Amino acid sequence: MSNEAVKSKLSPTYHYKDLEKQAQKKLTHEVFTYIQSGSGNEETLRANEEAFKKYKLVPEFLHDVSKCDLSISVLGQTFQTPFLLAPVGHLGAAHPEGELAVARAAKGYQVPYVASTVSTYTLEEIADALGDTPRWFQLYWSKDSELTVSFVQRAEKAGYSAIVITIDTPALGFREANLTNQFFPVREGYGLANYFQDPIFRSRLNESPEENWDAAIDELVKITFHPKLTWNDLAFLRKHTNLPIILKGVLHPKDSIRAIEYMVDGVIVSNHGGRQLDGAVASLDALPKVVEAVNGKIPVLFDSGIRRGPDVVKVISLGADAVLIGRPYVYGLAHNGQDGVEELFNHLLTDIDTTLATAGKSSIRTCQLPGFVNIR
Ligand SMILES: Cc1cc2nc3c(=O)[nH]c(=O)nc-3n(C[C@H](O)[C@H](O)[C@H](O)COP(=O)(O)O)c2cc1C
Ligand SMILES: CCCCCCC(=O)C(=O)O
Repeated sequence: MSNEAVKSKLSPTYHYKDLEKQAQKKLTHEVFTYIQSGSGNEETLRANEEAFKKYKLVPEFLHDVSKCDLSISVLGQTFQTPFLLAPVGHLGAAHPEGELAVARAAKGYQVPYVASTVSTYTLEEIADALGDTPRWFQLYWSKDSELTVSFVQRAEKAGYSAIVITIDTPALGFREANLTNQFFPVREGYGLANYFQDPIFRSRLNESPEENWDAAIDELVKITFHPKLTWNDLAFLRKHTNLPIILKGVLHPKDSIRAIEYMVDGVIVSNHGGRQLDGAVASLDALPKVVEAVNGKIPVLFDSGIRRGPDVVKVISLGADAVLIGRPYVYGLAHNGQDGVEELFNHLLTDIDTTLATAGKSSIRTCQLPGFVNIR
C-alpha cells in the first residue's frame, strides 16, 4: 500500500498511549493489567521504552525517496513488512475473536504472524484464518516431550514455516500485579485450545477436559514450562522437525554464540516485554553486542518496547534483520477487533514509511549503512 493510500485511512486514536487508553476502556481491570504490566518493579518494562531515546538517527538527503521499500528477508523468505506479530497468548481475553481477528488483519496486510502455544484458538484455526500469510509457531517446550513433538508436528502440517522456542520462561516471571488481582488467564479459560484439542494431552488425563475441567487445567499448568531444559535438548527437537528453529529471549551475547554452536537458525533478542526477569537489560541495549557476536551467521530479530516507526528503523539500523511488536497490536485488538489491528498496521506502516523518507532512505534494507544511527 502506498504512503498516500495508507495516510488517507488514518484516524487520530493511534498515539500509543491513546490506544492503550482506548484498550483500557474496553477491558476489565484484571485483563488490562495482565497485558500492560511487567514483572516485579517493572524496571525492565520501563527501560525497554527509555532505551530508544539514547539512539539518534542521522539522515542524509537528496536521494530519491518517492517510494520506500519496507520489505525484508529472513531465512530466505521475503516479508512485506519489517515487523512480525510477536507471539501473545490468551488473546481471547482481549477480544472474543482473539487470534482469529488478528490473523484476518495480518492476512490483509501480509504481516507475518507468530502464533503462541497458549493461544485461545488452535494453531490450525489460526492457520486457516491466515490463509497464505507467512507464519511461525512459538513453542513453550512442555515437560511432556511427546506433547512438545505433537505441537511441532501439528504446526508443520498447518503450514508454519519456523519454530520459535521461547527460552526466557523456565518459570513465569514474578508478576505482582496479576498476583494481587488473582488473575491467571488459563484458569479463566484463555489459552487452552492447543492443549485441550491435542490427542497426546488428552491421553494424559483420567477424565476429558469436558468431564473434569479443573483437573485438565491443573495438568496444563503443571506441564507448560520445562525448567530442566538445556542446550543439549535442542538435538531432540531437531530429530522431529526439519523446520528452522529460532530462539526467543536471547539477551547475552554468549547465548547467541551458543545458539550458533547448537545449529539454531536464528535468535530473537527479547526480554519478553519486561514480563520475565525484572532488572534485565533493556532489549535495545542488549542488541548491539548480540549483533556483533553473531556476525551475520544467523538472522537476529528483536522485540520489546517498539511503539513507533522510528523505533523500528533504529532497531534495523543497529543490525537486526526484523522486529516483532507485542502490546501495540493487542491494544488495537482490544480497542476494535480486526479493524483496530488494521488501524494499528496503517499507522505503523505510515510512520515507518515517513521515517524512511524523512531520513533520506528509499529502503529499510539500507538502514544498516555506517553512520545512520548514533548513541547520544
Ligand atoms: C499479554 C502478553 C502475552 C504474551 N504471551 C507470550 C507467549 O505466549 N509467548 C511468548 O513467547 N511471548 C509472549 N509474550 C511476549 C511477546 O512475545 C513479546 O516478547 C513482548 O510483548 C514484546 O514487547 P512489547 O509488548 O513491548 O512489544 C506476551 C506478551 C504479552 C504482552
Ligand atoms: C500457564 C500459561 C502461562 C502463559 C504465559 C504467557 C506469556 O508468555 C505471558 O507473557 O503472559
